[in-house]
Amino acid sequence: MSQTALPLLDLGPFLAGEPGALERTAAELRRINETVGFLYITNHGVDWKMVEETFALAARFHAQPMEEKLKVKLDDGMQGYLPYKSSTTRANGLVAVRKPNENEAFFVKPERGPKPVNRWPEQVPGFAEATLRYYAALDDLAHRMLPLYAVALDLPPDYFDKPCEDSFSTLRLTHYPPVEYGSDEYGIAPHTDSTFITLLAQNPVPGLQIRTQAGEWIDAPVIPEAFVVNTGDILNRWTNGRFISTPHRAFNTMKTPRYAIPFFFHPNEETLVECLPTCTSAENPPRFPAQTVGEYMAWFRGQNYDHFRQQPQAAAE
Ligand SMILES: O=C(O)CCC(=O)C(=O)O
Ligand SMILES: [Fe+2]
Repeated sequence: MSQTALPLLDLGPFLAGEPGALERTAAELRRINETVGFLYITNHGVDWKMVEETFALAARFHAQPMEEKLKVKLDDGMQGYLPYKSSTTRANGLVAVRKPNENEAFFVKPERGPKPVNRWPEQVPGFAEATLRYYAALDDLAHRMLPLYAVALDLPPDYFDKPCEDSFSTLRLTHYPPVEYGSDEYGIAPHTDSTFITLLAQNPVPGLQIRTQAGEWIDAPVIPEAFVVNTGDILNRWTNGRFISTPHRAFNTMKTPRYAIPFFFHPNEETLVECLPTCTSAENPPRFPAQTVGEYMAWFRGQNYDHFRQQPQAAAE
């Protein structure tokens, strides 16, 4: 598979409501998800200035003194600062990963209720407003794409709307410093995402690699102003494995810092992920037990994030 084999999907006609575009784009999306599980979307309607602003804020946040970052350390939840090397990609089903990821991150969740959810840095002006604005834009885009996924799976266009209502997705601002990687060390180790889909704005600093169905690791080319969209494990399970959740990993092999700002889109935590009616038959029984999104996420976090683990890391390995 060559580097250019990663498919591009133009969302323009569909988002503009052109007749026939939903069916045409969905058919293409189905083909891609059944064979690759990763694609680039263009003409997605997200203002790229907002993307650049979010990359800049990721850099500003991580450039702060450690003392400032630790003031907003995530403790019992998934919002705030995840210090360097405090996640290990155990829940990957791919390779035995024993070393922590060479990155640090900041997690943003939506603010919907009267009680604040996020932990905001005080020394980065405009951080909360801008990251929540970016969150809202990507949440909107993900919701607008749901009819494509439904039609791709021969379901009514609004099939995923209710299950994804009030979804509690995550924006992650990751910093991969330039380091020398030893054996079995990664910026982020091989994994599949836990999501329905992930929207990953293209970073001018390369470093993302994707494992093809043939088992070969390829560089994801940087396509300006495009998002990489990948199917995550929740959609993979929902479709009985029909939509591929593609393994990927990242490194920073440049001399400059690298940032990534993935938006992890999840259905509502209460949603029961149970094999879709169009993805099973007498010869193809459901392969995964029915589980709510919340149950699945709890398992995933317990595997990967040290602060969720009951046992000391060494004892668990
Ligand atoms: O850094 C990247 O390009 C990808 C990050 C990623 O795969 C993740 O955070 O799940
Ligand atoms: Fe990922």
